[in-house]
Amino acid sequence: MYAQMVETGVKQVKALDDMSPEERVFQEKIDAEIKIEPKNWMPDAYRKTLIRQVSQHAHSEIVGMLPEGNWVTRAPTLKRKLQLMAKIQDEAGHGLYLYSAMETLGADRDEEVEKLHSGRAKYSSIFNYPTLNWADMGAVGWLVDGAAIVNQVVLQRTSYGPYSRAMIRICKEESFHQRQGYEILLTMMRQGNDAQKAMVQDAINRLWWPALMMFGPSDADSPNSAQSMAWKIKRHTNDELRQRFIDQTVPQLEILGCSAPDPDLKWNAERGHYDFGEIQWDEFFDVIKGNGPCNRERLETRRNAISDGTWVRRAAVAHANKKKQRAAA
Ligand SMILES: CC(C)(COP(=O)(O)OP(=O)(O)OC[C@H]1O[C@@H](n2cnc3c(N)ncnc32)[C@H](O)[C@@H]1OP(=O)(O)O)[C@@H](O)C(=O)NCCC(=O)NCCSC(=O)Cc1ccccc1
Repeated sequence: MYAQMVETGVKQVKALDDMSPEERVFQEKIDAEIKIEPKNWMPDAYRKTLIRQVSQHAHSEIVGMLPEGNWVTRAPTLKRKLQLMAKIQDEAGHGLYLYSAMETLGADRDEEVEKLHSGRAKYSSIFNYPTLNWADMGAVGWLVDGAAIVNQVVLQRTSYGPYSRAMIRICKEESFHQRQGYEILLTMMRQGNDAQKAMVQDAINRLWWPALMMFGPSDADSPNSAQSMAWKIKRHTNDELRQRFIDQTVPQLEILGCSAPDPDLKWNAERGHYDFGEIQWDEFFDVIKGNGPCNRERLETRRNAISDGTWVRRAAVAHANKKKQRAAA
């Protein structure tokens, strides 16, 4: 039983013997794989951890629309444009779905969005990198959605019911995103000219390491992992999922005929996994502190979207009120 193991990660996890009777019943439910539902008793810290994770996840989906939104007007064909718009709309849906899951924990959506806009809330580091060429749309789908899926497939079994159910639907859509991204890159590599092939390699060179950073700091530096694993909010550690992603992505990289910007990437038959080079953690922590290449631009775009849309929301409310008055007359 995980809770009895008392992980010695960065934060200490409470042993079963030190828990209040309520906490003990709660932990036993978790250990028996019974989902926690909104009206069930839960420790404050469990609620807080989930609000933190689910809100960050929702913000990531919403901010994650921006690097791709940059390419809607420049997609090379009508088919590509429709696919890209469908993908971006899916991400908006995921964000709204996740904000709803977060509200079931008692969090206020406006307050959490305000934390994002004022730079107090985190969202995935990956979306602070620019998307510079059309191949980036393929690489985002393949690598970024690919990494998101590896993380989210296991979250389908997370202990909080509304979050786990949201993940089931979201994962189905992310699989489509991943495949359409890979297909963009395959088309460019198999039918493209030398310049287009070079664009694919350039996109991979820029997005490879940031995609690996999506899984979060290494386990030794992940303050939340031990407790989140004990509560089964997280089902695998950051490093386990990063390794899983690399192992499944390298064969796809080889099919593309491209390489990763990592001279240390090689199959280790003894471990049964790929070895890989050192991640630049300074860069990761700098990006999550707000100093990535696009952090300021992303937040400004979100703030402007809210202020520019004020008149639409007011008009919608006025229209709804008018309809209500007519119906009552
Ligand atoms: C694994 C982790 C991300 C982090 O583990 P935890 O146990 O929570 O934390 P840990 O102790 O390991 O870290 C210490 C601190 O570092 C923060 N931090 C860590 N990593 C990152 C990071 N990469 N970026 C920024 N911050 C990060 C972390 O919050 C914590 O900060 P705090 O203590 O709050 O100040 C977890 O929250 C999770 O699974 N979330 C759900 C999945 C999710 O959110 N997916 C989003 C992508 S969805 C997507 O891409 C779909 C899409 C595709 C294409 C286009 C558009 C959309």
